Amino acid sequence: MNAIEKLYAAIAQQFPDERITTKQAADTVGLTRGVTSSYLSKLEKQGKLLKTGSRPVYWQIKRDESAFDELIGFRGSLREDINHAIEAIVYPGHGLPILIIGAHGTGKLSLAQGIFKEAIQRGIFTQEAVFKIIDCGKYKNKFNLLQREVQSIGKKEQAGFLYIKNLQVLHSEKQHELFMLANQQEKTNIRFIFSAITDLNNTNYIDFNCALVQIRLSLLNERPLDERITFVGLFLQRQANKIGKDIVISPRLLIKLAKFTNVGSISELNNRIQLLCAEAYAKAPNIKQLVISKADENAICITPNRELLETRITSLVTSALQLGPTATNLLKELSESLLAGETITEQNFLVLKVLNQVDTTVSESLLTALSQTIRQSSQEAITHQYGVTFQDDDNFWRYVALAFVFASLCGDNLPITESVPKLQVEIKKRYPRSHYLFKQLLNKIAPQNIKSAYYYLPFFVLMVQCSEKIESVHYNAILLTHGEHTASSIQQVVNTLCGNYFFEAFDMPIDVSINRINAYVRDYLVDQGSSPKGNIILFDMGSLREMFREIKKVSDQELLVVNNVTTSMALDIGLRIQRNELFQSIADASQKYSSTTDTQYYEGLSNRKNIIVSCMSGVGLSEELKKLIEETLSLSLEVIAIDYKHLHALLKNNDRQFFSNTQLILTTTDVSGDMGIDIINIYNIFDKSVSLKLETILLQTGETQKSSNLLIERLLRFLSIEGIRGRLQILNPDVVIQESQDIVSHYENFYNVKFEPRLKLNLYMHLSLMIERMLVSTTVSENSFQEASLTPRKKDFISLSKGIFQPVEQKFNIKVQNYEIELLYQLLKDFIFIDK
Ligand SMILES: Nc1ncnc2c1ncn2[C@@H]1O[C@H](COP(=O)(O)OP(=O)(O)OP(=O)(O)O)[C@@H](O)[C@H]1O
Repeated sequence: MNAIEKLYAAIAQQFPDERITTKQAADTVGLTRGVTSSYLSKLEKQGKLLKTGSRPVYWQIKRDESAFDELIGFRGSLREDINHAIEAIVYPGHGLPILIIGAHGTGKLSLAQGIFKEAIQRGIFTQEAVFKIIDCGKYKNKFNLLQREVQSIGKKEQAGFLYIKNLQVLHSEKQHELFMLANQQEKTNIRFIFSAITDLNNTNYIDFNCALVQIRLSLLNERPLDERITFVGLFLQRQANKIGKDIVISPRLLIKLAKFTNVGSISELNNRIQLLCAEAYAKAPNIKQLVISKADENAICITPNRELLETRITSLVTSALQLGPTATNLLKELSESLLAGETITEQNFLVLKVLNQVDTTVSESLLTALSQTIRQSSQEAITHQYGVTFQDDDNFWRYVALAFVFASLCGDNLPITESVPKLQVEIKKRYPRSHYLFKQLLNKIAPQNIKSAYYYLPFFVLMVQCSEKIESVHYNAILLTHGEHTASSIQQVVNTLCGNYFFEAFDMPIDVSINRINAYVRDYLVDQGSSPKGNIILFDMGSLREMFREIKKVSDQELLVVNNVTTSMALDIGLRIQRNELFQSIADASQKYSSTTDTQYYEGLSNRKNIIVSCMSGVGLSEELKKLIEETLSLSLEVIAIDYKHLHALLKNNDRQFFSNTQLILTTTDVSGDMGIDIINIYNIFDKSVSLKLETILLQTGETQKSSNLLIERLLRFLSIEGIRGRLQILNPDVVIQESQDIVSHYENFYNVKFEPRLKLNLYMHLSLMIERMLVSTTVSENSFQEASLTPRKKDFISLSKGIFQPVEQKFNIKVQNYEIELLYQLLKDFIFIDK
């Protein structure tokens, strides 16, 4: 992509519908104004941008034109109707017949012609296609003739549209017959558009065996004022063209014409304007200009044969409504109020004041329909997922709708100024969570305008009563689970039960990567702004540590991650957030949910000073040691019992940072570690030097001399034969210890070595506990040694061990698992192969 294409892409993405100045374009891509200006001109020459105005010049993305763009209201009151029409045009087969209902002169024919042109534009018909009109009014008592006429058009090898108007004059059964003829549409190349002035009796088309798209046009006086002003402008232009003179009119008269409340027909408005012009013309036929109102310094001059460009109409509307100053002033006042830290009630008041000024310009029926749509959309986009409810008051929703109408009036007619985007930033800063919810609504009802700041004016009206509650939540809580609806349904239950927005949820595809998850979380956190108290993430499965580490990279706030999430767990956290509990207390509570749930809220193994205990002879032994240490030392030290294999993995896969609070590792074998953590084999405390070392470490961690002495004393006892005795629960200690001694002496004999007393003690302990463990173990280890990877020494050791264990296996009816032999090998290898 070269620089010019990049500029185009940036404008297309950020300002798809808006007009912007050269400076705004330059700021978007970070180029100088001069360079940007030359790029913009090139884009205009390529036909990609539309240039309007002078000082300042405005630029806008050129859209593919649609045949409907010529209709006034194509983006406003006719938008829905046009969408229906397009559905009928593009429907596979031969499209669908259409019925347009609307009072006299409300644009039925104009819309039908628009449909015809659009069908050509879309390549459905060629330029040779026909548009035939049949007026039922001319065939009142000659239905057969009418029928024949319609049939003959269908039979001719013609393609195009047949517009059958004034259907209401026919008897209902005749109407029905005509509808049936529309079935020809499927077989011929003729498409049908019916029109009627009044509603037809429903039964006429209820059993019509082909779908009929119905479009209902509203009266002129029910359409938005800006559209009505545009109609006046259009008709004045037509008159100026006709008589070849400038027409001069004051804005006040122009608005007055547009505001005629009793004119429902567009044709009638046209007639009135024509009469006004005729009157003025008759008064002064020789004057160059046709002045149709008293001289006014702001008078608008309409020049003949100058196409009524959209921008001229726009300026007509804005000047007539005083939209520019009103909106600018409102934005300024809102900014000031936000900066001054005033409440949302004040800001709402400022918006309502302006809405009351424009209220009369909006048609009530449109407003009612719009307010229902917005109410429904708010329910779907906010209440349903986020549990936030709104007032059940028609007047409230009417104002919300009015605010949206004002927003679209400003968005359509005012160029965006530099101060405008600031409003959104300020709202986000002040009301981050409410802003987030409001954006969900905008995404639903006006996604194309999500960047237009005018569309944030309704924010204050909608959120006035609930923002305080929404902003009282100080944590970002996120649910991340696999599956299509899992996270969102937990979210819905919890937010709804708590009646507030606590959780955002992300339903993730099964094969989602950690990078994608990160992107969800990162985007969300950025969108939320920084939360003062921390982030809480509940997810279903995956590595806790990986999740913690990755998310920590995205935000340096306090972070709690919890896995194996359930609804009740999320609810408990929701309630704690609601009570504004401290982060630490939520984290503590989350550790007690269930044995299958893990949590992490600090980096590394623990956020407290700790001692790790890990025994090769099983986690049971580690747990006992843990208990012993806990009972002896002060509470400030955390004792963590870890499975021996797990410790190995931790030491291998983590850095010093992970063990930053670890003061000491106690094991029952010699473990090497180059991480700078003291690792003591507890059997070595029989050595004076090692027990002194232990004592020093304990004193350094803040333990008293007394408790450290006591610990060493208790450990020694724990590790003695008596200690082993006390620890066997099922088997007779005398028998088992004897067996263990026999096994050890077998190894000594075979390898011709003499083990030191403490290694022997360690082995007695290990073997005795192992025999008992094998006896109670219900699982049978499946893993077998991978022969190929075994060294000859290990192979020999394994086969020797199997022989040594045979008598014990028979005696106790157990099977010593390969894993246990492996452990024993690790324990002994440094003592039996000493010669090499
Ligand atoms: N959306 C529109 N934009 C611009 N001009 C329009 C629009 N709708 C109607 N007009 C103009 O209003 C006048 C009346 O429109 P049209 O003839 O289409 O109405 P109609 O409902 O078919 O009328 P009738 O019921 O009398 O047959 C025409 O001059 C037409 O050009």
